[in-house]
Amino acid sequence: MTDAILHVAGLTRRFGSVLANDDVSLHVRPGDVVGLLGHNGAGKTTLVSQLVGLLRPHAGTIQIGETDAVADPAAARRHVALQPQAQAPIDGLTPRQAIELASRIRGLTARDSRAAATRLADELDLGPWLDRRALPEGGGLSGGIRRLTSFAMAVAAPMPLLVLDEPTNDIDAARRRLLWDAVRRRGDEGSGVLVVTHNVAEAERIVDDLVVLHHGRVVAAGSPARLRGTQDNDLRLDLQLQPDGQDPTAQPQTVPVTVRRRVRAGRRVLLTVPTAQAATAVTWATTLRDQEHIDGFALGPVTLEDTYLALTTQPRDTGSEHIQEASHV
Ligand SMILES: Nc1ncnc2c1ncn2[C@@H]1O[C@H](COP(=O)(O)OP(=O)(O)OP(=O)(O)O)[C@@H](O)[C@H]1O
Repeated sequence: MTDAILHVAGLTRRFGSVLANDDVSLHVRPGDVVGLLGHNGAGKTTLVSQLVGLLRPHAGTIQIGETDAVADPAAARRHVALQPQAQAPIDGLTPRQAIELASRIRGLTARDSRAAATRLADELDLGPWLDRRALPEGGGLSGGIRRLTSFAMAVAAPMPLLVLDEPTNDIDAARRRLLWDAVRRRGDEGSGVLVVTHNVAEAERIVDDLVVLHHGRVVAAGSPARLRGTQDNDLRLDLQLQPDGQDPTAQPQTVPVTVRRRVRAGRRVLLTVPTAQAATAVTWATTLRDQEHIDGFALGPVTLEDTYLALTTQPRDTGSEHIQEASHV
């Protein structure tokens, strides 16, 4: 993969008996936004830490541009901007000062740094907070504004590779949309972007490719359309169970539609059903709701979230199970 800005192959990292990264391979090309998905503890931050030289792999290679990042992490870091998962330590600074400082560290002139801060404040709707000081113990600025500032610091100067570790945490819905658009823009401007997120539904809108980690291993990779992997004429029936209520899909013989995939996650049951059976599905779900067997339901297009839950939700997980095979009664 010679044209990739990031090329990871066979990456393995243990913590004692925990295999946090198990033979992980992935690549990011210039201009591509790649989402890295996975449950808590799947190994995402461990991977990111190795990319930027904070952890040494036990096996495997990391190439950033032409540089071997394992042999020469300092040289590799010159091509990477990281937004870490932890909040940036900006107490005592305003977002404007923090962004300008990050720009200067990346080699921008004072004038260009000032322009970068103004442009990013506009792009992320940070204006009202731009000159408000961050105070110790979370004072002065909210967690969301601190997170946006941290993102702005990471992207203040253009870099060949951008690594963002959960950039949307704590951020309200309106600014999350601005942030995702800003991430996409960095890809469109030529950076390779690797973005760690739990937010499957929002990431799906802007990424070119996704990599799904599960217990340290890559269990799926490809474009959202490819990972969705269902036939275009499938729909998702989302049943909201009642608290402590029975799961009406637990007995497949009582389900009157073809179920191509069933995922149970907490009080939700997601059924992938053929579009041709939409009317039957709605009639059945309406009856279940009217008889108070479920709280409600929604019928809509299959999303990546369904696939993601099916890949990462296992029968042994408490309250969760999935059935991949079609069942029809
Ligand atoms: N420094 C460490 N010492 C011991 N175990 C660790 C260390 N860092 C990570 N682990 C373990 O490695 C595994 C992967 O952790 P990691 O933080 O990479 O997951 P993650 O996917 O980033 O999770 P989250 O979404 O919760 O941030 C977990 O089992 C974690 O407990």
